[in-house]
Amino acid sequence: MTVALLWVAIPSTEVSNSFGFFHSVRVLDSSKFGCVDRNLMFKGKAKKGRNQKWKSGSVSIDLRSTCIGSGRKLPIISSMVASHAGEIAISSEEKVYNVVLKQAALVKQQLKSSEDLDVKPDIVLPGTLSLLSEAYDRCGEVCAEYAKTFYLGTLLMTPERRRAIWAIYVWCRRTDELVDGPNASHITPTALDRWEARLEDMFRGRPFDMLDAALSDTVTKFPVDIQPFKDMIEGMRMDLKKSRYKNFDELYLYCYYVAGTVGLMSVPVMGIAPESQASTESVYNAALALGIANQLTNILRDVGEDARRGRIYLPQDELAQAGLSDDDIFAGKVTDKWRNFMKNQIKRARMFFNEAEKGVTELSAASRWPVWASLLLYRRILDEIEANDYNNFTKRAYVSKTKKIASLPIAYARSFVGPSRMSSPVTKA
Ligand SMILES: CC(C)=CCC/C(C)=C/CC/C(C)=C/CC/C(C)=C/[C@@H]1[C@@H](COP(=O)(O)OP(=O)(O)O)[C@]1(C)CC/C=C(\C)CC/C=C(\C)CCC=C(C)C
Ligand SMILES: [Mn+2]
Repeated sequence: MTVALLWVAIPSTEVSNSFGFFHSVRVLDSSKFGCVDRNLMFKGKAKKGRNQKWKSGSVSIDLRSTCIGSGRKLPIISSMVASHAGEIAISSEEKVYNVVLKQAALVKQQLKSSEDLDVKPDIVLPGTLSLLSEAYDRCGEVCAEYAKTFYLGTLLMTPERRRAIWAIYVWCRRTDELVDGPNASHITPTALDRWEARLEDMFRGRPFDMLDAALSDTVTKFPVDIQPFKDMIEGMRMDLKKSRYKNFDELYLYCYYVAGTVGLMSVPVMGIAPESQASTESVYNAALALGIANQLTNILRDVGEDARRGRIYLPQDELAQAGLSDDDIFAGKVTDKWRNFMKNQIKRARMFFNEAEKGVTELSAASRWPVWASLLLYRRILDEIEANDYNNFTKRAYVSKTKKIASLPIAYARSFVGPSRMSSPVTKA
């Protein structure tokens, strides 16, 4: 597909932001996630279920999460919920894993079809090559300016992959800024619908501005699917209307939308090592886990900052079980109750990082270092929260430059560990 590199800046109406890199946009016109087999332990009876609607009745479900997405047992992190109609809604984990399966199937199919076809070189319109490289350079500048850690990671990548991640980063950042930036109060669901329509244009090779053009080009070069991008916009819709999370099931879905999607967007660019025996699903599941882990870490880092904006992402039922309430968070006092609560939250975030680790080794050799670096650096934020004695109310945990640099050789060493040779229960079909 040839990307027509035409873009215009027109008087701004809806969407602008602190970065100043939103061109004045009168954004064009208007848009929208089942799981692995799971042993549901009924009283005295085990039953395999897949997206099943459970009849009402005196059944108590003791969910043994055996999500086999990555071929290993995941901790029990979500629950089945019985709707008032007696039917059991499927858990967020189940919904999200269905997306993972679709993404994996899609990328397998696209990689297969690209093997079959001799890919014709793009017909490049005269003068557009320099415009396109200018567009990517601008994405790189934005990434360098607003996300030094991710930018550092991308410098360890091959040039084509680096540019693709920059383009994806910029779109993600612009999307996040719609609801998290200084102009967030002006954003409306309609504006998000228009942002989604603009995304669809990008995927059709009709970018709106130069930064869109970089992503348009990227999706012609890598088998990146539009769904994770649409799902991230759904996460922003959620942020617009939701400021509390009842339980981890709700929070898990939000983390998928805003961060798990980044993992799914990135895998086609990072590439899976040709010698990998792991299933594509398991690699995607690890990428999802890294996104979830990063977002949980981000939430734990930003408790005070988010509370001051009236947002509490921590699950309400878990706060209550720990003897805590919203008022304790607004009071910002580090008590033993808070320390115990935070220890459990950090433990869960680390479980997701551990899950992600199992997939990094399956990535292409050129991508393993940057992803290890990003994983180790973000996970270190959890160490810093502990070092701050769990005071994430007034202290923003961060990783010092020294520690960031110290992580790079560790990430480099780990990147030498490639795909496991042994056959695993979820090896490639
Ligand atoms: C080298 C590398 C890992 C690059 C990924 C870069 C990239 C595309 C990042 C996008 C980040 C972004 C701006 C997303 C928008 C929504 C958002 C803000 C998500 C939160 C990110 C943190 O942003 P920040 O620290 O700036 O937070 P504040 O806005 O300041 O609060 C998130 C926490 C999500 C980040 C999620 C990832 C980076 C997931 C990366 C996963 C992979 C690359 C998959 C790797 C593959 C396997 C198999 C593990
Ligand atoms: Mn944040």
